[in-house]
Amino acid sequence: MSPQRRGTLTRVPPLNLGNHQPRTPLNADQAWQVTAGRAAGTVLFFDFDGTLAPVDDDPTAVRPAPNALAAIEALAPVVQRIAIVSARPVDFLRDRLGELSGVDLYGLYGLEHSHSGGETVTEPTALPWVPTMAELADLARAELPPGTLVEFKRLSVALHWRTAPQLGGTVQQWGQAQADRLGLRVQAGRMVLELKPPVDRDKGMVIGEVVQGATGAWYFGDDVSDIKAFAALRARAEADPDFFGVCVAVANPETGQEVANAADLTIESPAALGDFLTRALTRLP
Ligand SMILES: O=P(O)(O)OC[C@H]1O[C@H](O[C@H]2O[C@H](CO)[C@@H](O)[C@H](O)[C@H]2O)[C@H](O)[C@@H](O)[C@@H]1O
Repeated sequence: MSPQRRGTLTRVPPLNLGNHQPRTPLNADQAWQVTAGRAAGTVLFFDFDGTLAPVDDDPTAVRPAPNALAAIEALAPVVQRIAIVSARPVDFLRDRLGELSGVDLYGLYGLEHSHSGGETVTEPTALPWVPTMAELADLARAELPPGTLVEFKRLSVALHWRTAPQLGGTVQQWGQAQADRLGLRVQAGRMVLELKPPVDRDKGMVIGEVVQGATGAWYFGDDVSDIKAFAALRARAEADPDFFGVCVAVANPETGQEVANAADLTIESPAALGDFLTRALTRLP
């Protein structure tokens, strides 16, 4: 079915209702209405870059859209949990989001987490990879052409070419060769290739664990790594007809059709997401 325009939302019906097919496809208002009936059992998941925070050439310069941050703060006491699930380290997320009570942070694709302002816990099997990652970051800085931006994140290295798009092929080739040499995993992103330890942890696994005790969840993401999170919500709904899951893509031409196609709804920007959440607040108890 072709998407229908609805304000800043594109509706891609039907929403995921477990085994219950809706008579007519739900729109966003109706989805929030269903959520209102189970707000205390609902988890809201947010990716960070490109979803809560607009993209910037400089990965260190980004800040969440103020209206999205304010809405999250207001939503936290209303729903069961809010969780940020990001490729960024937990410390970075904490710095950008502040100490929000009732908000859990999952960093580095779940290799790190912090519950509601608590200490940061790192996946123990990943820790032996810290020296390898540090050496890899040094090597990348020495070998990759000027214009590549190397971001060292303790347990992963992100190789960026946003400010030098012509280097994309070279950087990806170099990154894949290093991953093969060192036995690392690669994760593609928006003008970035990330190298990670060979530890089984991704956004889908995080979501699969957190939603076990929930009766509903929304996931907001913009990148190919978020597709695994969408899939985890759908798997939960398939296993439990009463679970209500909604996948929302913060989509634009750069994020590509793959992410938008995997979602139930699309929103055009982090600021539009802030407006969407602010409106949702008026519909929740
Ligand atoms: O899981 P996320 O929170 O979405 O993190 C994904 C990557 O986000 C960052 O890179 C992206 O945003 C940068 C700042 O806007 C932009 O310059 C870059 O082109 C994007 O790919 C972050 O720097 C990466 O480490 C994350 O993997």
